Amino acid sequence: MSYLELTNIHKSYQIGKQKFDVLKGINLQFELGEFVAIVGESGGGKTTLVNIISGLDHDFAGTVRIAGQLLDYHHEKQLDQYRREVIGYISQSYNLIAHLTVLENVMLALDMTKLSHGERLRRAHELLAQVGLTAQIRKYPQQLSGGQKQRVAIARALAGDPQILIADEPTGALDADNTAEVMAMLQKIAQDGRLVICVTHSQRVAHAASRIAELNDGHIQPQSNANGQQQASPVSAGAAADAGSPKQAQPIVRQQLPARPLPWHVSVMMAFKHMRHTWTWNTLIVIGTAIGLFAVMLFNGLGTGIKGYINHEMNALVDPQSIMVMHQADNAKDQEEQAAAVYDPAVAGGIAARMPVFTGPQLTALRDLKHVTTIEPGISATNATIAINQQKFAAPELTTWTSDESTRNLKVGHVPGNNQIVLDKSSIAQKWSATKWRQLVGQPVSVSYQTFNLQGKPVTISRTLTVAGIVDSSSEVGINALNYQTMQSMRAAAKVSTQPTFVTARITSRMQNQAVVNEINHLTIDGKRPFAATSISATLDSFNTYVNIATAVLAAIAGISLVVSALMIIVTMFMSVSARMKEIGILRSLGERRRDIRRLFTSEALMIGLISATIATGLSYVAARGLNHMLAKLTGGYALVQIQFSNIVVVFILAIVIAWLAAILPARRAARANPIKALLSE
Ligand SMILES: Nc1ncnc2c1ncn2[C@@H]1O[C@H](COP(=O)(O)OP(=O)(O)OP(=O)(O)O)[C@@H](O)[C@H]1O
Repeated sequence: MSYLELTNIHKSYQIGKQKFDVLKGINLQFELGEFVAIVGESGGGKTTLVNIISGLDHDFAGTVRIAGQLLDYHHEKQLDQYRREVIGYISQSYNLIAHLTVLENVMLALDMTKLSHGERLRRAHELLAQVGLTAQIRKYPQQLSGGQKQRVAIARALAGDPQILIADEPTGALDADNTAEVMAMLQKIAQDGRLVICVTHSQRVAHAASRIAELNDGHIQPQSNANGQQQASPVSAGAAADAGSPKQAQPIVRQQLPARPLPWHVSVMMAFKHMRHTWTWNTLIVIGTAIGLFAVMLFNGLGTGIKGYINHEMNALVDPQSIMVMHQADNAKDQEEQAAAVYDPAVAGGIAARMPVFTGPQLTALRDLKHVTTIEPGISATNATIAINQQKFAAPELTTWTSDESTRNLKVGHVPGNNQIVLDKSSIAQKWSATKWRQLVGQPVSVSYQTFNLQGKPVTISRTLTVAGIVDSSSEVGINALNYQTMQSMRAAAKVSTQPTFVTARITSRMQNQAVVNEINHLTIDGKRPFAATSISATLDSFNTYVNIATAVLAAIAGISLVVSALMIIVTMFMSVSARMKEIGILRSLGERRRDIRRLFTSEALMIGLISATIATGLSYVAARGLNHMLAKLTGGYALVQIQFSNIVVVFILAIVIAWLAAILPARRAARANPIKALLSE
């Protein structure tokens, strides 16, 4: 049993409908320690044969046995392992990876061994020292001479301590001196107990071999030793194969390095090195992707900020911890009028007196509700007249001041005490005097309005009150307010009902707002639902919904640019795969699996995604700061763009998903590339 046995190898190429037979039944046997030169006419099938031996080509008929074991060429994992552990491969075109240094090229093969990092590094240095390249280890391949490149290739081929070294025209591109050096190295490698198979056209190289196999017209010619003498038949053609035994080189038991598949982090590092090598190209893609991600992040941040701002403003105007409760109208006509009043309080003057009032038991029912801490009664009237000196002003709404009313709106003065009033800034005070309106505080004003008394007769209620303050309310009709006691006492004097027309219920927490509103609206007393409460949180909810929709629409528009980014990554990846075909072939010949190749390209795309997301985050922060600074005057210092941690997480996930999706097809193409064709590409 020979170490390597080829039996009845047939190989043909199909071109169109025509079949070309290249290898027509090759039987060859090799031993460890041999240096076999394969010579023959150009196009005779030498490269085809060594591609089969090196496990790059699996599309042939016949068998290959290694140490007596049949090699299953259709078992991809086994073939990868065979290339990784048994084969070292060098070629005329050196097959070095351009973006890796001399040392990194050698380390690449060592990364598929189980040696520790230190041991791998030491071995790489040793191998490079053996081929005389200690001074060149930091150089890139394009900085080396042809002879130096071939020596790097030899060092790399030996890195995994392979049993078989295949050299396809190793000296084809070298001058006589370099040829002699390389041959000496190959001889030494064979003497060390490896099988060296060398394809050559050079007689000089062939004579350096211990045995020559001549391949012509798809057949091995009767063999000769290196000195041209006929040999028994260690290398034979067709059926004659078994006629004799090969020159029995002493099988040398050699210690093999324990091998392993390429760890994922090595692929990732390699992807990183490639990115660094082609940074100009990648920078453009990164910028394009980052802009798309930045837009998504900024719009989301803006949405969050606007929602926050609306909530903040609304909460400043209306306390979400208090709920305004109105009384439902008792009959259809009143209901109609009350409905109209909601839309235009200015026309509701006539119905004020008929507004249903809260009875004692109803107030108790409200006070007893869960989560309600206190209730505060209020009375409102419409179409009042406020006379300042001789000047009369219309006050569409005259109401009682409730304790939850924000004092923030008080531009001057304080909340009204007994027989005091706060006046609306724009509809009364500034109309009185655009410049001196603040001076109204402390002045007497005459307040009057018409309503119906308990007998249903129209009466006029009036009193002179002192201005306690000026309020700038958000209400379009303006608010003029007095305290509850004053309102009651004015009405009592005119024999008008002093019962509340609205109630403000204070609740334990703003979180309960919606629940308590629902409860009040569904409260049934004497078979009726007397109350109508409106929830600030419901209003906020609908505002927030609008903002959410607007944000989603803007983010979706920004998302379209992400589709463009994804397409850019796909195109770049495809171009990268095409440009790196040779590299793919080299990596496969070194024993990398398809999945290692796929991972290499996927990692590169993911890196583009991650770098883009990082840049987008930085850009968004800068833009947010700038915008917030610019808008600070408008918003009173409130940050309108709020980029939250969740926005960043979403953008990173988005970037990873886009990059990963964009990498699927190109990475697949790379992984499926035919290693032989890949090696031939430039
Ligand atoms: N992929 C292919 N498709 C079709 N024909 C091919 C292919 N690869 C090689 N051949 C043909 O197979 C024959 C053997 O090619 P091969 O490269 O093995 O020859 P060779 O002996 O190494 O030649 P040379 O010494 O010129 O390098 C040639 O006729 C070549 O044209």
